[in-house]
Amino acid sequence: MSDAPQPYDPSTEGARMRFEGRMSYIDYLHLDEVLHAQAPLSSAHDELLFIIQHQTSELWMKLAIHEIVAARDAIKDGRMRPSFKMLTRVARIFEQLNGAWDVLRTMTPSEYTTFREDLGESSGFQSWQYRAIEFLVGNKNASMLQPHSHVPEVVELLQVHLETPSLYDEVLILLADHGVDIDPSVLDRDWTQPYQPHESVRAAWETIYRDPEAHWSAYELAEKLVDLEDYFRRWRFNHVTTVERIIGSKRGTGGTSGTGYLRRMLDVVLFPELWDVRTSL
Ligand code: HEM
Ligand SMILES: N[C@@H](CC(=O)c1ccccc1NC=O)C(=O)O
Repeated sequence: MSDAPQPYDPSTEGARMRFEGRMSYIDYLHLDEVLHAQAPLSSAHDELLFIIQHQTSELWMKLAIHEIVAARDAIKDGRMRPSFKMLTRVARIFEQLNGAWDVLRTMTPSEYTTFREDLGESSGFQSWQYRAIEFLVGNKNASMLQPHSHVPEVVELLQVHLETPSLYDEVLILLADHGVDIDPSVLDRDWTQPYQPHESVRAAWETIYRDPEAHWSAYELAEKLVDLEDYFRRWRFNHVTTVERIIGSKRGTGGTSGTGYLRRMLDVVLFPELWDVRTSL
C-alpha cells in the first residue's frame, strides 16, 4: 500500500453517487438534448465554436425575453421595484452576450471561410428571438416578420410583440397615470410603429432628473432603461466590429450589404428623450 493520500471520496459526507430511478442533473437540465444539438456541416475545427456561440446567445436571449416581458408586466401593474430587479438582470444578460464576442473574435477570416459556404443563406437576421427583443424594447419594423413567413407560429408570436406596447410605451403610460403631463398622442398610438420622440416626454424626464429626490422611482427606472440601451448598443457595436474583422465588407449570407446594414442599426435609438434630456441638464 502506498502512503500517498487517497483522492477524497465525497460519498463519505453523504454525496449521492447512484441515480438509478432518480432525477439527476442530466435529466433535470435535459442535457442529452442540449449536448446533442450541435451538428456541424463541415469538418472545419471552428464550426463548433460558431454553433455554440449562437446557441448560447439564443439561450440568453430566451431569458432576456422572459425578463423584459415580466418587467413590462410589472410596470403595467405599477410594480416598479420588481421591474428594477428584472431590468438590471436584462442589462447583465447583455453584458454576458457582450463578453461572448471575445470568444468569437478568436476566429480569423481564414478559419471562418473554411465553413462559411456551408451556412447557405442562413443568418442571424433570421433570429426570431432577437427580433422579439427588438420589438419588446421598441424597435418595431413590420418588414422583419417576412423572413419568418415559412413558420406561421413565429409570425404570430412576432405579430403579437409588434402590436403590443413596448417596454418604453408602458413606462410612459405609467408616468402619465402618476400625473406626469404627457401628450395623449404618445399614450394612445399605433403600437406597430416605431416610437417617435415627443417634447412632452423630454420635458417630463427633465422634471424628474432635475429633482431626483422628489421622483426617485421614476428616476431609478429611467437609469435602468439607459443602462439597458447602453448595453444593447455595445452588443450592436461588438457585432459590427467582429463582422468587419472576420468578413470585411462582404455581403451577408442573409442578403444584406453586411457591415453597411449593421452600421445603420447603430443609429437606432430606443429611448430617445432619455438621451436628449442629458443635453438640457
Ligand atoms: C462570424 C461571426 C458573424 C458574422 C460574420 C455575422 C455577420 C452578420 C451579417 C453580415 C449580418 C447582416 C445580415 C446578413 O445579411 O446576413 C448579421 C446579422 C445578424 N447577426 Fe450576425 N454575424 C456573426 C455572428 C453573430 C452572432 C454570434 C450572433 C448572436 C446571436 C449574431 C446575430 C445576428 C443578428 C441577431 C443579426 C440581425 C441584426 C439586425 O437585423 O439588426 N451574429 N450578422
Ligand atoms: N451572416 C453571416 C453568417 C452568420 O453569421 C450566421 C449564419 C448562420 C447562423 C448564424 C449566423 N450568425 C449571425 O449572423 C455571414 O454573412 O457570414
